[in-house]
Amino acid sequence: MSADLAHIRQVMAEADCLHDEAEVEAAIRAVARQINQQLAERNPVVFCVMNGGLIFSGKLATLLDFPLEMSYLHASRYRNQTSGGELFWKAKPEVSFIDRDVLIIDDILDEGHTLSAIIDFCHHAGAAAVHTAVLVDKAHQRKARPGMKATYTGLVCADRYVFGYGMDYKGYWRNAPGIFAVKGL
Ligand SMILES: O=P(O)(O)OC[C@H]1O[C@H](OP(=O)(O)OP(=O)(O)O)[C@H](O)[C@@H]1O
Ligand code: HPA
Repeated sequence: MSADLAHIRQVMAEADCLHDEAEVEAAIRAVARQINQQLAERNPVVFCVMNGGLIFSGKLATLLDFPLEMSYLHASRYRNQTSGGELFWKAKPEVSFIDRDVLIIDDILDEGHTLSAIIDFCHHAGAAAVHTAVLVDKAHQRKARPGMKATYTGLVCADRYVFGYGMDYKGYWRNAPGIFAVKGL
């Protein structure tokens, strides 16, 4: 095993579980119930924000009980680091937004720069309304827009560097079955 992979395993071994699998799954079901109530008649086009949004999008999508068009976009600010930089578009959406309700699904609202830029992009691309769903909202006062919230939030987590359920630590552990905080971060 490479030294880096040993470190990655060590991070999991020492991590604090902030929200276990049962709690996260219940949060996803609660978000799905709200979306089913509020968006079923609006024919939203759904975008998964890669890579982090992958697991939440997949789990959420199967709980939505109306016909969905799904696609993805890929914007990254962290690029496998633990602090964010410039937003970098790796893949812009290809489906037309014009006069559509758009639902953006991502793993985490941290400082919110990523979601803000994506929301602005959707409005400029002609969306009729932009809805957002995040699995986790990190509790702190450093949001890009003060008081910023997603339309739908699964869980509020502590102001620590977290991984699991789509969120990575240095590119790893998106598959961790819970929301874990890195020891010391
Ligand atoms: O609220 P912010 O401070 O902008 O951070 C949140 C964003 O950061 C992560 O993406 P990242 O850039 O790490 O790319 P990834 O999804 O490929 O991990 C995460 O998936 C969100 O999209
Ligand atoms: O705490 C985090 N963990 C993983 N990815 C992230 N992207 C922004 N914040 C985080």
